[in-house]
Order: sequence, then C-alpha cells, then structure tokens
Amino acid sequence: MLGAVSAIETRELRKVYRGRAVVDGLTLTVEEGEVFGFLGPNGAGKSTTVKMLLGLVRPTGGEVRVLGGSPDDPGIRARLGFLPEQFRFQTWMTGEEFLNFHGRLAGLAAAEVRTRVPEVLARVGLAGRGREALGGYSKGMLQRAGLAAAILARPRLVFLDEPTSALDPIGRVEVREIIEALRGEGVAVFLNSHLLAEVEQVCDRVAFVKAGRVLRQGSLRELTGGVIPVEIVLDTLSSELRSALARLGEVRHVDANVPGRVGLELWVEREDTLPALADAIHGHGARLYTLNPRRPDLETMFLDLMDGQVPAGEVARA
Ligand SMILES: Nc1ncnc2c1ncn2[C@@H]1O[C@H](COP(=O)(O)OP(=O)(O)OP(=O)(O)O)[C@@H](O)[C@H]1O
Repeated sequence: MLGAVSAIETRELRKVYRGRAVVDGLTLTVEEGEVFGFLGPNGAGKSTTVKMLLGLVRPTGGEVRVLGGSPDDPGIRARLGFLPEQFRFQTWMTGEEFLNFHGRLAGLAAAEVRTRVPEVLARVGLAGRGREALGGYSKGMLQRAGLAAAILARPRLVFLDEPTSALDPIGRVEVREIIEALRGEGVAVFLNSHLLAEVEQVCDRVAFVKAGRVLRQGSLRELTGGVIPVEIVLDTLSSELRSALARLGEVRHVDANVPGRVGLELWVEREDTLPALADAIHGHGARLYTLNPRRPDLETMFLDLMDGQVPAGEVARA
C-alpha cells in the first residue's frame, strides 16, 4: 500500500491506449507544499498522467493516491485545483460570473464566493476587470482567469499545465510569485512546463519523463550536483600551472587559438575548490580573465536525457 501523507503518490502507474502503453510504470512522489516540475518531450504521457491524477482518466494499472485518497473521491476532488493547457471558457460570462460559477461548482458557500472572487481576481492581476466579458479578454487575461479558477476554492494541490504559455514576461514573473505564495501556504503545485529556465527558478523537485516512464527525479540540487565544469581564461598557461590545475580537477579542454589568451575547461568536484583555483593561477604568475563555474542547467540535462544518454542503472531513480 502507498502511504497517506504525500500530496501525490503513484506506483507503477500505467495507461494503455489501443495496445500501446503511453504511461508505462510511472512511480513518483510529491510532498505537501512542494512545487514539482513534470518535464518531458511532446507525447511523453504528461497530460495523460495529470488526467489520471485528477480522476479524469482511469488507469490501466498501478496505484495512484492524491492527498492520501483516491482521485475518484469527490471529497478529494474538491481539494484539487486544475489549470488545463487548452482552456476554453464561456465567453458570454464576465470574469466574476465565471468565478462565481466555478466557486459554486467547487462547493463554496455563496457568502464565501462573494469575498473570495475579488481576492483571487486581485491575486492574478485582474482586479477591476471582473465585470468585463471573457469574450473581450486577451489570451493572457484568460489564462489569468483560469489560474484564478484553479486556486479559488483554496485547494491543497494545484495542477498547472503550461500556466504561462500566453503570458508576457511580467505575467510570467507574477505567476511565479503566485506559485511561491501557494508553496508558502503549504499548497502542493504540480507544474507542467516546457520553459525549463522558469521551472528551474520555481520548482523544489522535478521528474523527467519519456515514453511514459520517469527517467530521473530529484531536487534541483541533487540533479545538478556532481561535477562542476569551470571555464577559465588566462593570459598564459605554463606547464607547471597546468599540472597544478590538474591536481585540483580534470583538464577537459584547452584552447590557445586567440593570441594572448588561453581558455580551458576544468571539471571540479566541489564548489570550494574554486578559491584554490584562483590561488593557484595567481601563485604561478598568470593573469586571470575569466573564472566561470557552470552548473549544468535543466535544459542541458533535459537534452542529454532525451538524447537517450541515460545509463541503464539510472532509470527511475527514486
Ligand atoms: N484518448 C487517447 N486515445 C489514444 N491515444 C491517446 C489518447 N490520449 C493520449 N494519447 C496518446 O498518448 C501519448 C501521450 O500523450 P500525452 O498527451 O499524455 O503526452 P504529453 O506528454 O502531455 O504531450 P505534450 O507535451 O505534447 O502535451 C501520445 O502519443 C498521444 O497520442
């Protein structure tokens, strides 16, 4: 049996469509109050997984628990929020009417809806726009209205599918702030996004999925930990300095094509090797122009993983 406390727990979750497994033994855990990024290429099975977590699609096999219960339970569903990627709203309703409608559907009392609707409108940056018809909203405003509907009934777990796809850079920052505020209130957020730089800024943990399986999951620190490639540019590289650097890390690449400059890439194990690098360079009389540690970012990791460069033992690391 799965535990009862996590926001989401799946074990060997499976969905077969027409004889093909589109979700194929997916095991993951999202804790309460955690912002979790669910990443994968088109067709990886992300939407199908979200639909199973919401109780909209019946799994072919495996176990799924959300907020410690079944997504088929109306009591559990009432505590979930969902912003779908393809939102289509009733264009003849005003923003307020749309949210009143969703509030009542979610089981909020009329008095609570009256206080809560202006609150969420303000929170998503639509204060003062609630009396306008949705048909006159811009795409970004509609996405904000959808986000307002998703958080309206104070859910404990919110699914956001590409929540910033229609938003300008300011809107994206605002959505990030809303996600951070939700985390602050102990709400778990399951975020599906192709904007990896954005995911990197807001998520506590991520899972990479491909062909319906989790290739890797963990905190950003765990996933981007390990070797740190350091870009170094000097005026000259003596053989003594090269040997000294090789004692501190692994020299991967040396480029002396630009006159008066030598570039090299050194892989070090730990961040606290960096000051020792600078000391060694100065100690050998070289002039230092660049010392740039590059942590592998999510995008690089995503591209490597999706390229199939995953050692077999790494698959589905918990
Ligand atoms: N109702 C369905 N019937 C048959 N096949 C389906 C159904 N829903 C999804 N699929 C297939 O399952 C696979 C996974 O689809 P899914 O929408 O879950 O992927 P995704 O990771 O969300 O992709 P994207 O990033 O493009 O939104 C796809 O090959 C899709 O064609």
